[in-house]
Amino acid sequence: MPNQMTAEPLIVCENLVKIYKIADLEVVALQGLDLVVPRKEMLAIVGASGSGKTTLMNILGGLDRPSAGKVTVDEIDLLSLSDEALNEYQRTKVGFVWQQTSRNLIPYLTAEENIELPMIMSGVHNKQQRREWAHELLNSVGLFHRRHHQLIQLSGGEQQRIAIAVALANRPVLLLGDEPTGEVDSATARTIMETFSRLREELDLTIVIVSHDPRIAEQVDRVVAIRDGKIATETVRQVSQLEALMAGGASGSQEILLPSQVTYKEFVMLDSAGRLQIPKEIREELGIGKRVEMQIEDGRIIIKPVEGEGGEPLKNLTIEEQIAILFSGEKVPQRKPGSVKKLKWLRWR
Ligand SMILES: Nc1ncnc2c1ncn2[C@@H]1O[C@H](COP(=O)(O)OP(=O)(O)OP(=O)(O)O)[C@@H](O)[C@H]1O
Repeated sequence: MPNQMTAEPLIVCENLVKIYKIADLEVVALQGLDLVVPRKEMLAIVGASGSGKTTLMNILGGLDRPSAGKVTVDEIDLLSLSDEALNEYQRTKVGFVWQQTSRNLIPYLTAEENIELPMIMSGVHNKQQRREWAHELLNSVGLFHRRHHQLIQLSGGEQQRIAIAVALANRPVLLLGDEPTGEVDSATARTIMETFSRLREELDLTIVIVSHDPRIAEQVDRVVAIRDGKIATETVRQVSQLEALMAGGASGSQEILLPSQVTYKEFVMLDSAGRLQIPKEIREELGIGKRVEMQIEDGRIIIKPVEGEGGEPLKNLTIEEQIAILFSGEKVPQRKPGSVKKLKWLRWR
């Protein structure tokens, strides 16, 4: 698991803005998004419908261009690329796995032919070279024995594993998955995520996955939640180094970790200007309007509603319960049952 603060970044987004214009209407899909993804990280992006996840993925994949800001992938500045160079970037640097298998695979070709197709389109003319790499990828996704099968002869999970191999045909550095486990059951979803994880190690890949599935946090290094076109919170998976080494030998293999060796830490994100988003449900619960009072007390930042400015806070909360401690390294004070849950990223929907 790469260290987010010190590892070399593959993706850097700074103050990324995307505005869609339809006639006189403007939709701001990304509103100054900041994100750094270290090489070899497996990252999940979550967020409510319309929060900007697909927009971000399309920009990272070179399928769309931002309106403003900065985005570099593998030190390539995507904003400065010509259309032709952006096409080349799409073909060689990025692999996509979509939720609908029909978007990933051509039904009348075999698994092996599907994997060879992107290589043909990228000008790999040597058939033996293509076939060898296709077979290597089929082995990596555990489906070599299915190489002569067509789409309809494969299960949904198998189709997605072939789709992963197709996405890797041109040896990209970045693999993007838009709900790749969205149409399969939870056991199959786990197999697909294990395939991603193994390939990340084998091929030094960086993997970014959009998901609606809360269980994904167990299988990635970090989950970032997008709210209104910005990163609002992130949850980092932390593995006890000592225990991991004891369990997994020198490699500290993640596959044999016990749940007690893994913890999750949630952070609220500040943007590059130091701005902090207070989620709508917390603003409503505490009766926060346009302004707040901010105090520093015992190493904590306390944010208080200004009386009379945000409407009535929810009834039956004591004054202590109306204080939201949003980042302090300290425990959130006792709240009424159900209220604490609202601070958790699991309520992103
Ligand atoms: N091509 C487009 N033209 C106009 N508006 C768009 C376009 N694509 C997205 N939007 C708008 O931009 C915002 C973000 O959309 P986006 O598809 O990125 O959200 P999302 O988080 O991926 O949602 P979902 O989970 O439903 O796929 C939404 O308000 C959406 O309506």
